[in-house]
Amino acid sequence: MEDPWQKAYDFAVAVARKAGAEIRKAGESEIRVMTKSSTVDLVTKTDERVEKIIIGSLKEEFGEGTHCFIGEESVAKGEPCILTDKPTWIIDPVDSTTNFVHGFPFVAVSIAFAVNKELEFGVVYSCLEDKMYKAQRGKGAFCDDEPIQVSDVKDINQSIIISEHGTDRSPEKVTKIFSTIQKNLCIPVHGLRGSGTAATNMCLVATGAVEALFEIGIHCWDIAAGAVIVKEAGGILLDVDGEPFDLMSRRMISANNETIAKRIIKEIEIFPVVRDDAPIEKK
Ligand SMILES: O=P(O)(O)O[C@H]1[C@H](O)[C@@H](O)[C@H](O)[C@@H](O)[C@@H]1O
Ligand SMILES: [Mg+2]
Repeated sequence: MEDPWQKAYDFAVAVARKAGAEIRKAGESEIRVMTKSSTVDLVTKTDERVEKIIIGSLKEEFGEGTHCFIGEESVAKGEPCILTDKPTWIIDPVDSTTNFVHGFPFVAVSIAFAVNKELEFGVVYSCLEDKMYKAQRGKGAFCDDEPIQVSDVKDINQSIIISEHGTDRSPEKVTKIFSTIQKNLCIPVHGLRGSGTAATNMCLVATGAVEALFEIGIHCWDIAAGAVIVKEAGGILLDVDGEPFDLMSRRMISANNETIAKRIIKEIEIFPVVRDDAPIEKK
């Protein structure tokens, strides 16, 4: 049977490529940096422009009424961040903006699509490396059309893991983040890494370059596309307390298998974050 979302998927891949070309071009000129939730939560005109290009193209192709959109920069401007049963696009136009601003060579366009709250496909275009990661539910995961697979390491002592630091620099949270990192490092694991972009980090789990990634404080647009790619590459997603993964909770561990995930979870010091779908007055 033909996949009802095949056309949407193919379109998403093309739009991600076009958005990535815009980001590469914008990186050649001077970048004016603005801030959002904190002085280290950066945004640029390119984030806003690229999101407009992506959402504009999708609306033109699929109609405004039937499809919904959750985009990082639209939400920052007050648009709702609620996942309903309607076909919904979840978009991070520039992940990570910090890398983009500094010329650190990992920047991704992340586009996911959910129907009935289930993720149907995800596309992550690592535009400076020119690598296209993509996956449709039930059809495997690919990088530049080559199938990808998570690593088969089961021994945590043989693993590399990723944890990022996020953009909330309140001392209590930073203390917990570093305590978690210290405890994981001392398990010991072979190493800790991080590309600075959650979307690309998830693809690194999917290719088997690292065994796991965890973060508290990420947003649904950082991880929705990567979630499909990790799952389709044979990996798993969980909440940082071992409960089922919840896209809107801002807490996520993705790993090559449950043994690795559960071992890391033992060391994670959880701190509170406000859900992506919380009412605006709680944010
Ligand atoms: O740069 P953005 O798109 O805001 O995403 C980053 C996020 O804000 C940080 O919390 C994470 O640590 C990064 O990995 C994200 O990708
Ligand atoms: Mg992001």
